Parts: sequence; C-alpha cells; structure tokens
Amino acid sequence: MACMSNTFILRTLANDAGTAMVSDHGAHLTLWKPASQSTPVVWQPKSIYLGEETAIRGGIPVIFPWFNGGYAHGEPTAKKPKHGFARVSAWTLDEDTLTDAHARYTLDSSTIAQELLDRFISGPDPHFYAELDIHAADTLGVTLRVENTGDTPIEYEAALHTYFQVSDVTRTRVAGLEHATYLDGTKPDFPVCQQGDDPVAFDGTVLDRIYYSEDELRIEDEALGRTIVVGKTGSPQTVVWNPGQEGGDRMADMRAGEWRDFVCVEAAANRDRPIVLAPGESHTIGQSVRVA
Ligand SMILES: O=P(O)(O)OC[C@H]1O[C@H](O)[C@H](O)[C@@H](O)[C@@H]1O
Repeated sequence: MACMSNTFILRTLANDAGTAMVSDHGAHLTLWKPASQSTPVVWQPKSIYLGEETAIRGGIPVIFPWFNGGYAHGEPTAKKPKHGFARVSAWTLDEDTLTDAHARYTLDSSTIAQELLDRFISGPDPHFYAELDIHAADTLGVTLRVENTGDTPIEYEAALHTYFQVSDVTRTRVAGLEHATYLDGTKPDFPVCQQGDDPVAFDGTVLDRIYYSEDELRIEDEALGRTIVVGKTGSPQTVVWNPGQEGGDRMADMRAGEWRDFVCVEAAANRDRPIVLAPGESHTIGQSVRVA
C-alpha cells in the first residue's frame, strides 16, 4: 500500500467562521462545523479507526480511481481496495498553502504501487497528479483535480463521498433529484429507475442509488430544522447512501444506531460515466456546502 509510515496526522483548521479536521491519510476531511451551528455539518462517528489499510469512516472519503469494486467495459469488476486506493494512501500536505481555513493535499502516481496502478480502467502504467483542496469556513469547498501527466489517455471513476450529519435519517429528505433517473445499487443488476415527484426519503432500510444529475441538492433535516445546500461541479452523478439499521449495525467501525446520524450525498463519476483524460488534460470534481 502507498502509506509509508504508521504515523497518522490529524490537523485542525480553525477560524472565526468554522472548524474542520483533516487527516493526511486519505486527504480525508473528518469533520466540519461552521461557527453558526451547534451541530457539525460533516459527520464524524464516535470513534475513528486508523490503520494503513483502513479507510476512515465518516467525513469525506476521497474515492479514486475506482468506485466500489470498479466497472469496465459495461461490467462491474472486483478490484481491491474497495473504492480505490486514494482513501488509504498517504497524501502529501502542501505546507506552503496551509492556512487556518485551507489545506491542499497532493498525490502523484509515482508514489503508488505498480500493482495498484495497473488496475486503472484504461490499463497499466497510468501517470497522474491529483490535488485535493479543502476550504473550510462558514461554507465548505472541496475539490479533487486530477491531471494526466503521462502520454496515453487515462480513465477513472471518482467521488467525494460526503457524510452529512442529520439528527435522524428517517426524518430527513434529500431534495433536488425529483424526476432524475437512477441506478438502484441495492439490487444485483443495478436496475434503472426514476425518482418520482418527491424528494429522496429513508425508511431505515438500506438505500444506495446512483442518480444521473448535476443539480444542487438540499438535505432537509426536519428534526433539527436545518437545510444543508450542496452544490456540485464536474460530476455527472450524485450517489445517495445510507446503510439502514441492519447494514449500519453490522458495520464494525460504527456503534449501534449511528446509521441514523448521517446521510451520504456524493458528487460522483462512475460506472458508465467515468472521467477520460487525454495527455495533459485535467478534470475537477467539486462540492460546495452551506447551511441555508
Ligand atoms: O463501507 P464503504 O466501503 O465506505 O462504502 C460505503 C458505501 O459507499 C457508497 O455510498 C456506495 O454506493 C455503497 O455501495 C457503499 O456501501
């Protein structure tokens, strides 16, 4: 694995407008709370498990260069690690641009094991340079820019897998996806479905959908009386996920009942919508978050 040491560094970004915590392992934002809110907006579980090969739960896992087990030539694949190597890699902090509100992490293909690089959809020996920028104040901005630094095209999947804190997911709705087409990831063949007139609602069973939409989302938290607004750039899909009671309570890195505390709304490009970059090209996927 790309992690070179077993030391894990968590950094605080704290300013008058908000507080965030970021981890060098995975370039992972683990928490964000604007000063105006008593409850965090980006969710952190009660315990964070750290390990070289361990993906951090909660926050914003950076999914790259494949989503789940990957997808190629119209078929799902079974690549490991799940959701790609970015979230379990040691990214480099750009010390020169670090402030109390901004952190930039970089990841270069030259630091990644060849056997992992060879799992790119586009074939072996890709060359890339990735930058993950986090701006955390009264709004949160996160971007993942990937540049093809080689001389052959590269193709990848990616997502900003954001866990949003809610008071109770069964009293939360995700608006902005009405009438959008989606793939139902809870069924083996991911059937194509269509959202009706209503926002996405959660009934305590697993919900795992890939929506084809670039639209802004509104996470309406009835119990907290709060709406989180999520803007997206550069991502043709939005993944919405909550494991539900049965799935959530089975997860080793969450306590029983913690599945109620979040909903994942993810800016994504996966399956039949990968990003393809010619040599020298770059692409940025971004999310901007604010409380309405
Ligand atoms: O448990 P993880 O590996 O972090 O994955 C958590 C979830 O990520 C995404 O939302 C996928 O759509 C789900 O299928 C997956 O279960």
